[in-house]
Amino acid sequence: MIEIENLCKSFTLHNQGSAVIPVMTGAHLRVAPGECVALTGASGAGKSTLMRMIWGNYLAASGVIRVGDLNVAQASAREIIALRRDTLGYVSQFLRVVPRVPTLRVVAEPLLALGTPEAQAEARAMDLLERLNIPQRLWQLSPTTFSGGEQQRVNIARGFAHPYPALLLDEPTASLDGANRAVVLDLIAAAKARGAAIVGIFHDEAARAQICDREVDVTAFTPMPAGVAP
Ligand SMILES: Nc1ncnc2c1ncn2[C@@H]1O[C@H](COP(=O)(O)OP(=O)(O)OP(=O)(O)O)[C@@H](O)[C@H]1O
Repeated sequence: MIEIENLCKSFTLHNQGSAVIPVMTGAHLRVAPGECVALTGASGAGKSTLMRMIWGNYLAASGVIRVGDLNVAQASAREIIALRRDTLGYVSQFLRVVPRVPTLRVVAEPLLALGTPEAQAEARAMDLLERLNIPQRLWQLSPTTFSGGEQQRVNIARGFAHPYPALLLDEPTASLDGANRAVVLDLIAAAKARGAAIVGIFHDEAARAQICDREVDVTAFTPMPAGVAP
């Protein structure tokens, strides 16, 4: 479902004399339907960069990033928007929403964008908010004023509203209490069971061990400085 072949990435620092910093070379990754793969490696190794390239935010220098039928590395903006609507979900660490949109709507939006009838989309949103212990009195308020943990749970509810065939998870259990952490792990297990291909960053080692089928250390894709043997 997600296939990465010979992917390379460098950053050009335009404000620093256009210095070119190579950050990834020859990256390979295959994630089958129903599989959850954890990206590991020390801070700065390139985990977030790889996730952002799969999501289509960072351009690849070369290589292939196939998500379903689309090569994200060569895709147009229109194709990436369609991919994000239909196929690829992303639970980022922080919630970014338009102010004044009620929480229930924020969670239902991915389903509404796909043409799901409003009552059905709201029912799914309510179910997720309830499972993630967001009190009902907050559902008609914008989540912009919610606590960090509440915002993270709204973000997770939104990310799991539509059964995307592929999912990117950035620290989905960070800063959650034990009960909510267990709910999130159940949601991930259910997504795997219905065949979602998942790539995630999990600093929570116990969560990683429980939910991930394998780990891929992105350090293997970090370019070696000149003169350093691999
Ligand atoms: N927008 C950017 N511009 C320039 N360099 C960047 C940019 N984003 C990332 N980098 C560089 O790419 C390398 C990989 O960073 P990345 O954030 O992917 O690492 P990470 O493994 O996710 O680290 P952490 O665990 O600390 O989040 C780092 O050297 C970083 O400085």
